[in-house]
Amino acid sequence: MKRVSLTQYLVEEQRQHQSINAELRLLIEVVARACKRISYSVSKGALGEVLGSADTENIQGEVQKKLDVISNEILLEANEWGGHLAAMASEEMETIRQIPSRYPKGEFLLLFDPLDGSSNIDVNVSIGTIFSVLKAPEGMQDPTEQDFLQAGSTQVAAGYAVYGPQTMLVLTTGNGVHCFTLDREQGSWVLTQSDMQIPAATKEFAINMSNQRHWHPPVQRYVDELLAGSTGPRGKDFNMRWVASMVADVHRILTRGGVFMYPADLRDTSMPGKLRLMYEANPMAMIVEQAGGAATDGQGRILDIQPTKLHQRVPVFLGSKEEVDVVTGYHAG
Ligand SMILES: O=P(O)(O)OC[C@H]1O[C@](O)(COP(=O)(O)O)[C@@H](O)[C@@H]1O
Ligand SMILES: [Mg+2]
Ligand SMILES: [Mg+2]
Repeated sequence: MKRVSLTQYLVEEQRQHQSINAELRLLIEVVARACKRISYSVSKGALGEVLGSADTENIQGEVQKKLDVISNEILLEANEWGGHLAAMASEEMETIRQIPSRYPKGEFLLLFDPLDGSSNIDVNVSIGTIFSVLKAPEGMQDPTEQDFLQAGSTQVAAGYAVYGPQTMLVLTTGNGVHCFTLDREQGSWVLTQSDMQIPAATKEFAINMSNQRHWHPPVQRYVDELLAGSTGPRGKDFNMRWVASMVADVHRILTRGGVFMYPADLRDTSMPGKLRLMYEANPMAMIVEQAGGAATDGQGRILDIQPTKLHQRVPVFLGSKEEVDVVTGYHAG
């Protein structure tokens, strides 16, 4: 089998398909290298003293794990001197990070969830990193938070790394979704699946059922019908999976289909859902759409949402198109 590395793939994208320029290609390589370093830290576990709490709180009011902090630092440090970025934003930081004046600036904005699935770190279950790339406004010297508030449809690239039994990098630059597996002996990312496609129909759903009593009526109705299986209105049995790491749940859906939901609920209306638009929902929505699936907030396309805050939360329904259409349709009444 001819092995295609991430570098070769990106060079081809630049030369043949012109879906990226040289600067974006190099930026993606830097992010991929940082993910490799995070993967090595993750795999050391207790041996690297990376497990457990960092005893600090992030801007979301969540207690940070050591690996949340380590992964954030790795991504910041790897990207600040590369010359491809105008600024960065992270789920773990209150506001944006400017590129220090001693380094050259580039034309892109990078946003990331450095470590997704934090509750799974200490129990050795798959976790990941999610990233999104936007264009900085032309001629921008020091971008502001406002410059990051662009709809997801303007993303020029999005991806995630999943640190599971294998470490994989899933990437889109707007020309399909491609999966690379980390070859630890060679230290390189190798293309292992091109053009991932999510089947339109599925019999598998993912939701945190423990929140059921708090859901709004459209989600209650939809999940009740799935649970009723072949004896209910859907006329078929559904299986359920919930890893509690969005990267792992989305990766399963990209591999074999399914619908993933993290709805808003009745508890705190100022916090619609748990997932963050800029670091989780937008990059995953771009990937899912590029793979032929759908992603909505129950009302409309996630990628069409005009963000109002950097750390904005959003309800998420994504995956196999037929199911996302059904649950979104129930919200319309
Ligand atoms: O605790 P719950 O309700 O199962 O939530 C799980 C969800 O929360 C998240 O872990 C949030 O991400 P972080 O770990 O980056 O905060 C998602 O990956 C996952 O889908
Ligand atoms: Mg996350
Ligand atoms: Mg996180």
